[in-house]
Amino acid sequence: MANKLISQMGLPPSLFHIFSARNILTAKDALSLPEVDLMALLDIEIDLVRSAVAHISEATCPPFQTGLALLEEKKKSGGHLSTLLPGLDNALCGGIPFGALTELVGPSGIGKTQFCLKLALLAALPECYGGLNGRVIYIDTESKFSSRRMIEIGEGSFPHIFRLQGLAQKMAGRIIVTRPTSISEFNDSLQQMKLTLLQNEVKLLIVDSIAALVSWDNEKGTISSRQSPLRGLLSFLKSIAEFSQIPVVLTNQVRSHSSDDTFHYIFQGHRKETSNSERSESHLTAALGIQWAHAVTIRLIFEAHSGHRFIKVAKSPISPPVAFPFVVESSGITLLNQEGISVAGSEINAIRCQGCNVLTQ
Ligand SMILES: Nc1ncnc2c1ncn2[C@@H]1O[C@H](COP(=O)(O)OP(=O)(O)OP(=O)(O)O)[C@@H](O)[C@H]1O
Repeated sequence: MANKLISQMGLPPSLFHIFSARNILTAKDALSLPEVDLMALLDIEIDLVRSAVAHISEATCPPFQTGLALLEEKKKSGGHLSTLLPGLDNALCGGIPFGALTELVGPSGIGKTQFCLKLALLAALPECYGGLNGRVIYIDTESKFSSRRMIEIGEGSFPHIFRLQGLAQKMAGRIIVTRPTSISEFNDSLQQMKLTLLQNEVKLLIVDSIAALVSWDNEKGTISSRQSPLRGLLSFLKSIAEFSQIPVVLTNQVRSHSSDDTFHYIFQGHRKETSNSERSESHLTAALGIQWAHAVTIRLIFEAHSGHRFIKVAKSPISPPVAFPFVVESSGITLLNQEGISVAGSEINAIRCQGCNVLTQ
């Protein structure tokens, strides 16, 4: 930019000739001199110097956009997949954002898969019913996807629509379920995904769950950031979200860090013999660690305490942290209040599992 030629900036010819006669040829030559020096060197009025400097500065500036233009652009290219949970949609300014990674993290059995099944259904629903009328790629690493449960959620949420002949089958037919059994198989299917996304009008990608792919056996609860295959995976998933402008939703599990300093992964199935009170005291953290947490755009924590389950907006570029109590019913997840409860300080990232049976399964 600094070396941009003044001859290409559209200055009035008379003025340009004065600059070139004094060997001031580039933006850098003109802008690195004080106005008074320029006035003396060019032998012109200060007002003329100022307008020439303003002109050269403007022509040299990197292109910029106003906040308003960015907002308009976002409206055109972006968008949200409504969760049909009004409080949560409000907090997220419309729902799960297109073009970004949204992580659902929480203990086993809390309701992450139930949430994903509803999202899959919503993305597949015709637009006239508030859906995205698209296909869904559902990467089901734990074989937990259930068409029957998804249709049950559909019948409970949209009884009038699901009564229509064949609609339930049509919706289920739009969900492409893959079940990789290793991270390399998962990587292979991702490599083919960009093409599949384009060919199949995919409107949502779900990975349930990302943590289950990783073998923890020899890693004592931490993934080495250098060795982690998740690193490449993460940037690839991000690029898929951005390239296709679709929401990408990932579930992540939790591990407990108890007082004896050993880690335990909920999904591994090995249970330490601890009492209920010890369990509720243990500290839960997201299974995939801090690097992963930083990379996602939205993080929703599913947790249980005070006799309720909560969906907590723990990370969002546009929403303050807020938690919504919820229940899981035959129609899927329902919020118990739409206003939400503000959370602050260390509560924002805490993952609590008190008084629920999810850890004791
Ligand atoms: N038909 C149903 N009616 C009411 N509640 C249900 C129904 N099916 C499942 N649930 C609820 O959903 C919970 C299971 O949630 P889900 O399978 O989403 O857990 P998860 O968070 O995905 O767990 P994991 O990490 O182990 O995959 C059960 O505890 C139960 O409360």
